[in-house]
Amino acid sequence: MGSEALVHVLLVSFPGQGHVNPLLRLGKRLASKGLLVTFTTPESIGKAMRKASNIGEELSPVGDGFIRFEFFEDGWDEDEIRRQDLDQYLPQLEKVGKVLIPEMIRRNGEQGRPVSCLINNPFIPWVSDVADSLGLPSAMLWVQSCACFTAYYHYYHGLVPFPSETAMEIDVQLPCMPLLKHDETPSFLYPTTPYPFLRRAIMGQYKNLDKPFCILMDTFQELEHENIEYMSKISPIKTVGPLFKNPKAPNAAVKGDFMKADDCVGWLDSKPASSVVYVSFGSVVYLKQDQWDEIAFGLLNSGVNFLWVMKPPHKDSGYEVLRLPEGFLEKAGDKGKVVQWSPQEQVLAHPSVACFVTHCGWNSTMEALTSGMPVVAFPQWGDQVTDAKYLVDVFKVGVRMCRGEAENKLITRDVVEQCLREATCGPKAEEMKQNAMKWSAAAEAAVAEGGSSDRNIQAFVDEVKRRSLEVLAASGKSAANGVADLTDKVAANGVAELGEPKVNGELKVVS
Ligand SMILES: O=c1ccn([C@@H]2O[C@H](COP(=O)(O)OP(=O)(O)O)[C@@H](O)[C@H]2O)c(=O)[nH]1
Ligand SMILES: O=C(O[C@@H]1O[C@H](CO)[C@@H](O)[C@H](O)[C@H]1O)c1ccc(O)c(O)c1
Repeated sequence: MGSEALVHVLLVSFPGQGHVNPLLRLGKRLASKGLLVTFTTPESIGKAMRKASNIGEELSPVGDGFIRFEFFEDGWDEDEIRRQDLDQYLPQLEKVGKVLIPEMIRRNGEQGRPVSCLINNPFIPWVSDVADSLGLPSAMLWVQSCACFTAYYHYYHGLVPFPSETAMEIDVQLPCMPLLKHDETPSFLYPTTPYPFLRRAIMGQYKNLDKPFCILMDTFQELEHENIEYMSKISPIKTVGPLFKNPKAPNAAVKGDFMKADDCVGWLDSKPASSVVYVSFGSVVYLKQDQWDEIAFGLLNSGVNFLWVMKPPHKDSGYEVLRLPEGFLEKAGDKGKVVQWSPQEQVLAHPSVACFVTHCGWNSTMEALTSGMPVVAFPQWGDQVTDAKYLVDVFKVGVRMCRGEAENKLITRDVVEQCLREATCGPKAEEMKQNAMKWSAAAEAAVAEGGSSDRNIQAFVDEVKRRSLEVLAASGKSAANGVADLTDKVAANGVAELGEPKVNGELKVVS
């Protein structure tokens, strides 16, 4: 790469695990294609990420580029409990972010790293306003399926009827999509949703949809072909998924976990091939104690090996701390392992794992499909209910265990046991595995050099570079003197001398 200047992109993330993961993965992809990427989210999460993951002050090389982190204060005390209430926290983030993100951009410019483009994920749509007000190009990473993007688009523009107070149980027909039953449409749109603030956040992004020059999506052409083609005529969509695969930098150490993963790979190694059921409901969903008990007994009664993620609730969340039934671990013996947080990517790729009982968050959905892993769908809310429909009826890699939180139905141990059997043995299990392997191969091809997602990401990088010249020209700088050439500045001893000195006067480069 020699003396070529690096273009600098700032990624601003909503502080949720299911949002940080795909945006950080995008950051690593962009870096691997030769950009300098700065990732930012509130310091409250930055603190957790630093503690759990391999990130710090350092500038990390990824492929042909680099990634670094800068966190911003959200203006609240460290132990402020209102962070757990998004109805209050989202407006607070907007208030402080609109001041602190421009300051961060100014500071980076002064330090020789002028920012050429901003990228955000939904729930913080005000980032597009910040970019606009500074005359900077912006893009948005949509972190759900194209099907959900289509649903929200048609809801926002009032193009088709959705469940409403007067007609709750209507089916919804969207272009290029299967007919959705009322409870298969994203549940934030139900008039009765307990999360109206998330509907407002997403609608805020649709209100701002003309601002980003590109809408990147963590899906791939072959997975949602017709839908993507249809929505591409309406919005500047580029599919770049599955983002968790990065063939140019497969071993990049940078990760964004909020909790240190428990060691369970050794335990998986000790189990026969395709013998373990992996159970995880992601980072936000908490089930009630009676449902937890039924799942526990379903696992025991089915006789399968299982790895179960039981994450502790945040101390201010108001959720009860779940307990395992009395004597559960003793009865399970070496057949079962319960952890607080798992290295999910590694777990899904492990040959001992037979299927994944999942809440169907979009990241888990993409990770399962890409790993060739059949699923048992246990959706709760939001996009999860739509993802479950697709996993079971469209992608044909799953059996359904429930229809969502709105159903308010206890799923009994017998149903749990029956679903586990269906997903792990017999002709249906075989068929789902074959379908999952087919999606896995298609996903690998999409991200491989020259594949649909790889071409899209390259086109995006080229466009960012082109626009960065315009931005620099407008600010009176040339690319040559306006952008730090990191490659030249990374000295032979692995220390980059960039901008303002940090604590010890160096920005270390880790590899
Ligand atoms: O024990 C766990 C549970 C989840 N995850 C990761 O956390 C993310 C969860 O995102 P998803 O969209 O599936 O669900 P959310 O947590 O946002 O509801 C995914 O990338 C998972 O791989 C993980 O690493 N370990
Ligand atoms: O929506 C929240 O998190 C998850 O985001 C994923 C990507 O959009 C999605 O696929 C998954 O289903 C969601 O669970 C979220 C909601 C509330 C909250 O407090 C969060 O921190 C995240």
